[in-house]
Amino acid sequence: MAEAEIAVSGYAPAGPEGAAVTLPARPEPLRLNPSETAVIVVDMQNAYASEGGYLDIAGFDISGAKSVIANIRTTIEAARAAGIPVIFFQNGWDRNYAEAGGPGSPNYYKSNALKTMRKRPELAGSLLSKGGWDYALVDELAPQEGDFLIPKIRYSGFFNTGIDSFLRARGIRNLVFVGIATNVCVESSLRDAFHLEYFGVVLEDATHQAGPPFAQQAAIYNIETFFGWVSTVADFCGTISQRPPAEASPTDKA
Ligand SMILES: NC(=O)N/C=C\C(=O)O
Repeated sequence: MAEAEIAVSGYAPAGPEGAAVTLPARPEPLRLNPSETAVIVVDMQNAYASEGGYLDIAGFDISGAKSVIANIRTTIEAARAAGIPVIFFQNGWDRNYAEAGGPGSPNYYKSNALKTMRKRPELAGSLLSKGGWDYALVDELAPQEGDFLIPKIRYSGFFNTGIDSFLRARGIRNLVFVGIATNVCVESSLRDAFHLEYFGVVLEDATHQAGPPFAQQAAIYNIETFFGWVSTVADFCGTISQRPPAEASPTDKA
């Protein structure tokens, strides 16, 4: 599909037409207005990206996480410089795990963090509990002044959080997703965003799967084919940094 068809069959960017940029992406370039765009950093916590964190302890290979951290840093620095909001999702539960759900919740059976703690009682209370090291965002990606933090208690950041109202109030229509894990919380959030009419793009080199490499490939395939677009850190940063400076509007204060 040609790039122009996206703007026509998708939505017409609000604001001055000159402010829109074209992001190289698959399956086709995506035209978007940076003032209607946010970067969503999904669950870059020790649990998912650090040795000794939940995924590592549960036996998932997180050896690729270091480069993902570096690529996310590059992404959010470029976003901040371009005035694009950076929103961090943070996954986990209260210290008593009430938010995790008990035996009446499928989460009780499917969460590998909860399962790992049941199997290894010496870990009880340590995985993904609010206030603990495992729950904390990795040091390299500490939120800065002007960033936003949205705690969540299930895989999707759109489920039982205020994110939808938050984005709508700011006129944000395009979401650039980075983080871990591509096939779980990134994909879950992007899918829910799709159903709420957001345009979701994942930067594939700023994501990492939980599971074998085919899990990454399948998630990227699903996103590219059914739910959104796939781009890279270099293309995103290059595109938003080339944006012409916004012209002062007549209503701008001196
Ligand atoms: N952040 C995630 O993608 N989480 C994946 C698994 C889990 O939280 O158990």
